Amino acid sequence: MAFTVVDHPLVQHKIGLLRAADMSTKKFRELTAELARLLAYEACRDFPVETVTVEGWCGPVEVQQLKGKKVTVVPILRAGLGMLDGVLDLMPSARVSVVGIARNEETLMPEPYFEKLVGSLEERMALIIDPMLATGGSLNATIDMLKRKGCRQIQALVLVAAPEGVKAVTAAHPDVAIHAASLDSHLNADGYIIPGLGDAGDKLFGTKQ
Ligand SMILES: O=P(O)(O)OC[C@H]1O[C@H](OP(=O)(O)OP(=O)(O)O)[C@H](O)[C@@H]1O
Ligand SMILES: O=c1cc[nH]c(=O)[nH]1
Ligand SMILES: [Mg+2]
Repeated sequence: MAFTVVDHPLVQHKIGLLRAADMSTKKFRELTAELARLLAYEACRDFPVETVTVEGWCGPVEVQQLKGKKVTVVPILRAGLGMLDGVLDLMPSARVSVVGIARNEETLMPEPYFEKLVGSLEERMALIIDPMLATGGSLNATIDMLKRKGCRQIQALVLVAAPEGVKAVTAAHPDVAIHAASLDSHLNADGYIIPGLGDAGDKLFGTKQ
């Protein structure tokens, strides 16, 4: 599996817009949802399909149908919630497993505080959503959590990734595919992605000081 930047003009245009510092909470939420929808579209590319025959206007016609892929979408609280509606637009029947992880601001270590996963994870593909992949601690902790419960097919959608985080996650979990809108330059001394978006959770929830 691999780390992929979704190099689609719409994705690249929208992630560029999202970087503007003077953006309203409303606009930041809208763009995040739109980007999540586009990344989810990309993540479904390899979903299995089968050919079935339906009765068309001029007789039977062979069509392709999705072959019953079971998905659970996994938003990492808080910021992952900003991507949830966009993903569910494409997968309205998907179950949602919510994971709460706060990054300790001093140590940058992930501190899990909530876990409500759906059942039968061994039968489902998990689609983890979080706008920011910085050190990779939060994503790795979420993947560990899902694997402990038997989940074997996992993908992640992020808006912005830092090289440090990509390295940490692909080293720990080479089987997990990550789709990103951008691979940025580096982390600063406080663990923020440069150029990044700033604090995505604060921007989505309007808690920026
Ligand atoms: O790759 P990492 O170094 O773990 O950093 C990324 C994590 O940090 C942010 O969440 P934060 O802990 O700030 O929580 P929030 O969503 O409540 O703002 C972000 O949404 C990721 O979950
Ligand atoms: O740049 C970053 C890093 C972690 N969390 C964010 O919201 N932004
Ligand atoms: Mg935050």
